[in-house]
Amino acid sequence: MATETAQPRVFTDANGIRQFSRDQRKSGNRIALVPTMGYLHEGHLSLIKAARDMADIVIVSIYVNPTQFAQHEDFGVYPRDEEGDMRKLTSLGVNAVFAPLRLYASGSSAAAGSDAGNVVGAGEHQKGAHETFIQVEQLQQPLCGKSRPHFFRGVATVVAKLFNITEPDIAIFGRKDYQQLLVLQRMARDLDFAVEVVGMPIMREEDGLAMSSRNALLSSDNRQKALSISQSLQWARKMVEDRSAVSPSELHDAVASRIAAAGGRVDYVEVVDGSSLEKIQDVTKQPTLIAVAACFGSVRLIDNIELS
Ligand SMILES: Nc1ncnc2c1ncn2[C@@H]1O[C@H](COP(=O)(O)OP(=O)(O)OP(=O)(O)O)[C@@H](O)[C@H]1O
Ligand SMILES: CC(C)(CO)[C@@H](O)C(=O)[O-]
Ligand code: BAL
Repeated sequence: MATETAQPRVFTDANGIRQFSRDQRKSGNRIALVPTMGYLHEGHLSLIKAARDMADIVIVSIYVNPTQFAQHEDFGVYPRDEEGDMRKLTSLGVNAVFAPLRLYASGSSAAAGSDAGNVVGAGEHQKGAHETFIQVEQLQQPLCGKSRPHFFRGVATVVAKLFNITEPDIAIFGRKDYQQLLVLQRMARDLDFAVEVVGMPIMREEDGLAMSSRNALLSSDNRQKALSISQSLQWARKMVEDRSAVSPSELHDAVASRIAAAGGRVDYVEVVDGSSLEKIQDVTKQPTLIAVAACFGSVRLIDNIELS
C-alpha cells in the first residue's frame, strides 16, 4: 500500500510562518531553514535531506529575491515551477514552505503585488520603501562580487530577513555557492544571529555538471559545452595531485583555456585561500579553492573545487 505523505503547510506571509516556527520551538523542536529560489533539483533536495537529519522541523523558503539581481540580469526569466516544487517538497516530508509574494516594504507609489521594483537599478527609490541593507564588506568583494557588485548585499539582506522571520536554529546552504556560504557564515557571526550556518557538498549530474536551476536555460549545445567547467576543475585537481602543476597561474591558465576552447566566456577563474578568498602563492600551503564563473550563451554558471 502506498504511504501518504502530508502536504507541507504553505505560508505566504511573514507573521504566519513566524508563529508556526515559534509554536514548534515551544514544543521543544529544533528548526532548520533551507533558503531557495525554487525550481528545485537534486542539489536543493540534498540540502533538505540534510536538514531533516539535523532538525525536527524543516522549513523551505522559495523566493526569487530581486535585490540580488541587477537590471541587466535574469530576474525576469529565472525559472519557476511552483507545482513541481510542491510535489518534491511533499515527497520529502517538508513541514512548512515559506513562499512570500513580496518581502520588501513598498513605497507609496510602488506597483502592488510584486517585488520586481527592488531589482537593483530598476527605478527610483520610493518614499517609505525598504532602505536597509547588509554588507559583508571584505568577503563580498572578490570572485562573484567583481562582476555582480550588488549581489551579496542582496543575498545577505534577504537571508537576514529570512532568519528574522523564520527564527531557525540551523540554516543549510550548498557549497556550489561557496562565496555565498562564507558571506552568510560571516554575517551570522558578526551580527550575532543565533543560527548555525552549514554548508553541504555540491551535487552533480552524472556527467559532472554542477546542478543549478539555471541549467534549464541552457541550449542542448551549450549544456554540452558547459561540461568544460567541471571537467577543467577535475583536470586541475589531477594536476595538483600529480604535482604536474601547482602554481596558481598554471592552474588558472589550464582551467580558463579549456573553458574558452569549449566556447565559454570566462568571467573569472580564481585560485584562492578557502577561508579568506584571498589570492595565494602556493596551493600546497593551505586549503585552496578554485572557483569559476563562466557564461554559455546568456547563462552564467558557477562551480568550484576544494583542494585540501
Ligand atoms: N548542485 C548543488 N549542490 C548543492 N547545493 C546546491 C546546488 N545547487 C544549488 N544549491 C544550493 O541550493 C540553495 C538554493 O540555491 P538556488 O535556489 O539559487 O539554486 P541554484 O541551482 O544555485 O540556482 P542558480 O541557477 O541561480 O545558481 C543554495 O544554498 C545553493 O548553494
Ligand atoms: C540564498 C538565496 C536563497 C538568497 O536569495 C539564493 O542566493 C540562493 O538560492 O542561493
Ligand atoms: N544561487 C545563486 C543565486 C543567484 O545567482 O542569484
